[in-house]
Amino acid sequence: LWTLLVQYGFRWSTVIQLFTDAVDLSKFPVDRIRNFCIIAHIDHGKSTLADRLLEMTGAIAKTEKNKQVLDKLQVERERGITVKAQTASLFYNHEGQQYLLNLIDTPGHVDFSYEVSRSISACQGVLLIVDANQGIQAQTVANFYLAFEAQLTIIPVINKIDLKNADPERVESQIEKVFDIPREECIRISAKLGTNVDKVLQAVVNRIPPPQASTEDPFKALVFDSNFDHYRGVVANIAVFGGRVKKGDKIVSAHLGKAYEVNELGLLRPDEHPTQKLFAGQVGYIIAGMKDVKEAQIGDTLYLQEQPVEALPGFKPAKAMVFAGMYPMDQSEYTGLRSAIERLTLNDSSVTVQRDSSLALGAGWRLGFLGLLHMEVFNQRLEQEYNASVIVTAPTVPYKAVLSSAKLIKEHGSGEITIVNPAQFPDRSVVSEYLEPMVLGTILTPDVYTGKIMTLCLNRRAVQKNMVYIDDQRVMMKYLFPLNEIVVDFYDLLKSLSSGYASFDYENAGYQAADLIKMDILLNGRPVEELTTVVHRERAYSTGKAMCERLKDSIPRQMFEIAIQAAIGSKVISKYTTDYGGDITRKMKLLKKQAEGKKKMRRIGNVEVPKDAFISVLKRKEK
Ligand SMILES: Nc1nc2c(ncn2[C@@H]2O[C@H](COP(=O)(O)OP(=O)(O)OP(=O)(O)O)[C@@H](O)[C@H]2O)c(=O)[nH]1
Repeated sequence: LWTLLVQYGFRWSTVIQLFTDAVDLSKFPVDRIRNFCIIAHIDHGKSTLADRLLEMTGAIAKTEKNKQVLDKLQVERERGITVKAQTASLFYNHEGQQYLLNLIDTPGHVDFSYEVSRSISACQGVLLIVDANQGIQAQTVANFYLAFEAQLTIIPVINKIDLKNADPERVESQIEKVFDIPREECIRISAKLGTNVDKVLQAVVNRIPPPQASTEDPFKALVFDSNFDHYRGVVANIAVFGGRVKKGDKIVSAHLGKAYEVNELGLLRPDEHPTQKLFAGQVGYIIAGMKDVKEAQIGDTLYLQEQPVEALPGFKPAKAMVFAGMYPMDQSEYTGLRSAIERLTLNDSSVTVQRDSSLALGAGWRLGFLGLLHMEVFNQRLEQEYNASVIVTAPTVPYKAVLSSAKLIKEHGSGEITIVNPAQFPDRSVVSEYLEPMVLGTILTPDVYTGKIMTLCLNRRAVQKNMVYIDDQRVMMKYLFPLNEIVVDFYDLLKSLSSGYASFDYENAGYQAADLIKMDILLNGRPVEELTTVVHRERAYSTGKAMCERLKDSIPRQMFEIAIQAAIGSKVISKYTTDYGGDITRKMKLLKKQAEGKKKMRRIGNVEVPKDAFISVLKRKEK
């Protein structure tokens, strides 16, 4: 019968639409609404649990195809990670009563913790998932504190109990010790097999309080996410904190004070299901002719034009922590790349974009990202979704300089400047102090690796702040790191020296004075702007040497000797010389090859450098 139904066009979405329409949402009491999100360390099973919850409440059919329904982006499915939080409203029957459960899926990676905090602000409770085998990890701790500080109800869920090495007892002890949550409150599940997932739904209804919202109040909604759609403009995800809103209403965004007419609104199940109205306590989407995600800023408040209200406390805007230059492979692709970057940033307001240009790479941009993964994901999306080929320069962190020159202070209108491009690093003679961004890192590891990890941290100029055992074999350490020291390769090294067992997360910890210097790389005496880096004085020699060595390996032999130097000001700290190409046949071959590859070459002085050399030299994480 089922096969027949499917064959004759039976569609879950039709049934759901009929159901959504049948439920009179205006009469849906707020005390039967629950808003919650799922938070966890990466790979502990959020998306799998979300899929099960959607299936059990009939929002999606049980098929293989529906795996990770909430992970919509191609890069998410490929990498198996969640980047952008997605939302779904579920109808759940509990003890004869209909409940509306709004589930907000969140990403697990450290770069995207900003998305976690915005999801949290729309919820009253969280499911804190912990892998029954791996136990508490660094992001479990970070996510717990986000929820705890927001005073949400926390339901600990121990997942993957079907695994052979699952040890839920031990994980419960960790949860008691680290989070002070009684072990009896933990729910042991297998999201994969569906074991005890019904208990999770019951706990959502029984333990999480309904939102404090009344339909009698004036309309007031929090924008907690927004997307750009080419045809319809901005689609904002909102949590309604009071009153109601309907199609045709005139609404105002508190941040910009601009008015808009509501064109469409509805629930997310997880696809959009238009409804007539949205009411206090509900979570859904709204389209109101906004043309740019900046018009629907995350954390903004929406209200009715005729009933202004006080704005909800907003979010701290996401701060870019990693900057890199992006350039087209060829200047003729500049316009295409510009529009691809524009379109992609329409959907990701956390990326900052500034125009930039460089002698060697031409016109391009300097982009700011939340972290390295964020940057990699952005780059991958540019290539996959927009077919753009780009050159990305070395990532750098935002340094600061306290200026001592009155002339410069006047020029900048401030005594302190932020530098996101090493080429613009001001000279020591006009600066009284340089500052570098710091982060507080949390590392969780089996205790056998603590020695090696402590050495790694010391080599990264980190200062230990704390170290505790969370059970008889696992240690939690806190370190204060310069961001620059962890941005590129720290995580990979930590993983490899702990055979993959250690986990790491960090939060911003302000700025600290540091002895920084600008290092130039010279080719036959001419500085190569893209290779200019800011380094700690202690590190200058080793970094300069490594960069020169890599550059030497990347430049093809040319008909003359090339001097490759690393220099601080006028002082050369490292020097290499390439051989020149030998006999005449070699010369001919080389010229031919160079003619073919001409387009991919950059001329610096009289030296031809392959474009990709810039990138390989800058990639510090190799080897
Ligand atoms: N054995 C077993 N595997 C599971 C279970 N739940 C999830 N997994 C597997 O664990 C892996 C990670 O699951 P996801 O649901 O993608 O994890 P996630 O937390 O959403 O990951 P991010 O979104 O990247 O943070 C997948 O290979 C799942 O199949 C479970 O209950 N048992």
